[in-house]
Amino acid sequence: MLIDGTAIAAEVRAEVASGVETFRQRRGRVPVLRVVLLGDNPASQSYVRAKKRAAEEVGIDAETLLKPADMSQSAMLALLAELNEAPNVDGILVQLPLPDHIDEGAIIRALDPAKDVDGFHPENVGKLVLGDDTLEPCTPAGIVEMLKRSNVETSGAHAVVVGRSNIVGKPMASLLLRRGLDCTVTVCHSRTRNLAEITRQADILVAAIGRAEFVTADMVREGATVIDVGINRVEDLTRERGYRLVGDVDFEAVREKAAAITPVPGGVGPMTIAMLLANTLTAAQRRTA
Ligand SMILES: Nc1nc(=O)c2c([nH]1)NC[C@@H]1CN(c3ccc(C(=O)N[C@@H](CCC(=O)O)C(=O)O)cc3)C=[N+]21
Repeated sequence: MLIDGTAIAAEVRAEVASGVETFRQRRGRVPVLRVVLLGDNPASQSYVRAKKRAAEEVGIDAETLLKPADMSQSAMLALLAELNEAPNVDGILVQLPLPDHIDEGAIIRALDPAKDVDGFHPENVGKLVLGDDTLEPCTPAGIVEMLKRSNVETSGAHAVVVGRSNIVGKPMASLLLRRGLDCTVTVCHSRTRNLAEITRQADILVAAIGRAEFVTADMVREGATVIDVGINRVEDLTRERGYRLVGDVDFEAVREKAAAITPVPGGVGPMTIAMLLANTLTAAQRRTA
């Protein structure tokens, strides 16, 4: 079975659109998202454009604040303070990665946790680990939606997460462990010994390594559910844009063994964007409650 992220994301976006409409009727305004992007990295610019377009389609007021790559950290903190104070701004997203002269942790800590639609602020991370209601990081939250809406059995399942980043691996592990999902969770990373031996035990395998086609068929158990978080650009001069996207999973070989698998593109990526919209609506509802 192919887990169609594009289709599930469209369902989520339709639900958000109806929530936005109800919000507008009750509050007399629409939810507001501000995206801060430093510099002109082409991949970042294309992600940010996709986010803005998706937000507008569900009725969210979205603006991108494009700033020069050499903006100082103090100027950035001042901008965030302004957005934190603005009564009608519900969600703030600072596009990562940031240039080297900026301390990412300091920027994330400066966000109002109530407006942190990425769910990266330490207060929101703490709540996530405790199992409290919070704004959940978009990529892992999107994966949970895909599993639920595809009726993948999670209770007691062995979930193996490969990758320990703060934006995917760690929050993914916390979510899968939570009451309601109830997975047995193993987190692997670049120093893990006998990686293939562990991934072969996975009922649910989440690949968030950041290396093209890293997960091969011999690493996957027959009948596993495979979630591919990777977005890797591989040179392909037969394509108009000069590259194609591949995941962290060798899709063609692994699909023969997996019971269910997410493609790239059209898998986790569109869900990440859909959950950003859902988080923006949630932030707006909670802030105005
Ligand atoms: N503060 C912050 N929050 C983020 O959520 C965040 C970020 N920074 N920095 C960069 C990463 C990357 N990311 C993606 C979202 C959607 C697709 C997506 O929809 N991809 C399409 C393909 C798009 C294409 O064709 O290039 C797909 O997989 O089908 C990809 C990547 C969000 N990120």
